[in-house]
Amino acid sequence: MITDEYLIRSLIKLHHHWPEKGKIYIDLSPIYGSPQAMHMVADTLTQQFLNQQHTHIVSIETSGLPVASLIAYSLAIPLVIIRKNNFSPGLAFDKPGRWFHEQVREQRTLSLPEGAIPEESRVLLFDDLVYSGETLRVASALITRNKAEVTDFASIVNYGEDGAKRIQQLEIPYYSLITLE
Ligand SMILES: O=P(O)(O)OC[C@H]1O[C@H](OP(=O)(O)OP(=O)(O)O)[C@H](O)[C@@H]1O
Repeated sequence: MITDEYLIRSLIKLHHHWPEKGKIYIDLSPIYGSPQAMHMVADTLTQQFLNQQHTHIVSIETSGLPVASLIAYSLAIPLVIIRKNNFSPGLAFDKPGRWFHEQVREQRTLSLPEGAIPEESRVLLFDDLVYSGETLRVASALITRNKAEVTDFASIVNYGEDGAKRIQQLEIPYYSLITLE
C-alpha cells in the first residue's frame, strides 16, 4: 500500500511530444528529489518483497538504481547492475541483449557483469519505468542465460498497456507501484 499515492503521482512529470511529436518522456527524477516520496516508494516496494527469499536484486542503469539500492539495503541482498551500451572490462555482452529501442531510436545492448549472479539465484528484477517492456524482457533473458531465475518483476511506474502485456507473456509476477493509463 502506498501511504500517499497522490504525492507520488504529482511528482511524475509527463513531457508529451518529446523528443519528437507523438512520443512521450516520463520523468521520475522529482521523486528522487523528494526524501518523503523516496521513503514511501522504497518502503512500499520493500514490504511487497519481504520474506520472499530473493537472493539478488538486479536493476538497470541509470534511473532504476536509486530505488534499487534502497530496496537492496532494506532486504539485505546484493544489488547487481545491468549496464546499457557500456564497454567496461569484465562485462559480458550478449546477443540476446540487442534490440532496437523504439522510444530512444537507437540500437541498445544490455550487459551483465560476468559471474555477478550465481547459478540458481532467485532474482527480483527492478526498473524505475516500464514503457514497452523491452528493457525488462531483455534483462530477464540475460539473467536466465546465466542460469539464474527471475522470480519477480517490479517497477515504480508502468505506462500504458504494452509493457505489462509483454511482461505477462513471460509468466513471471509483475508488481508496479503506479499504473499510468
Ligand atoms: O520499457 P521500455 O520501453 O524498455 O523503457 C523502459 C526504460 O526506459 C528508461 O530508460 P532510459 O534509457 O530512457 O533512461 P535512463 O538512462 O534514465 O534509465 C527506463 O529507465 C527503463 O530502463
